[in-house]
Amino acid sequence: MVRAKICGITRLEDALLAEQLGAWALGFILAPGTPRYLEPAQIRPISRALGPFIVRVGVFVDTPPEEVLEQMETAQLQVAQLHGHEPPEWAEHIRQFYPVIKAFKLKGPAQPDWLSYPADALMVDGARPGSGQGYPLDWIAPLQQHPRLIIAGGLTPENLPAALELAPYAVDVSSGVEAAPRLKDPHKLRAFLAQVAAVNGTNRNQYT
Ligand SMILES: O=C(O)c1ccccc1N[C@@H]1O[C@H](COP(=O)(O)O)[C@@H](O)[C@H]1O
Repeated sequence: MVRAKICGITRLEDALLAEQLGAWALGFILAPGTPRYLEPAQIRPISRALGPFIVRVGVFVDTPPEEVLEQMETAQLQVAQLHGHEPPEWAEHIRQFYPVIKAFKLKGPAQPDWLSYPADALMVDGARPGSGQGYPLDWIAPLQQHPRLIIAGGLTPENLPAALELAPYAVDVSSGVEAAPRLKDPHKLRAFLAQVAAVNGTNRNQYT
């Protein structure tokens, strides 16, 4: 089973469409100064409009743990994704309240010691998160044994099959399913999520 997370959601209509098309999780960017940033109070109504069986993820970059917890509560999110250089102690603190995904940016092959980071899932991303920049998939090999490895970074409906062949816990996409910065493209979303459903032999899409 490979799950799909659609990240960088900024609009209610995109969130609802991704849910209808079978996404397992949606990501909201809480890193100020980045293109898809939303304030916690802007995320809250989107989160509340979603059904009970889709996971709401907050993406943070070097935000101190107490602020993460406060923003998660305001935005009504369920999983914290740490996308900066957060020390393990920060993740341990946040994990007392929420599951944590720790993202690592690949500028070369993944480092085996990342396996010991205290997180509920690990994510590998490109060097510039949210930019569509990818990396050679064999750079992931040192982490392949992790039971919950999420592949992100430069994924598109076109190159997704190569990532799915690695049978990760999940795949994660942001710019690769956009029509323009901050706006998801329904056709790309459909094409991406249909491939994940096909590899699982399931169909979570409510409308097909
Ligand atoms: O998407 C962003 O703007 C972003 C900002 C800050 C930290 C992480 C961000 N996005 C993460 O990067 C992956 C990959 O993005 P892409 O598909 O290559 O555009 C995205 O899924 C988020 O988890």
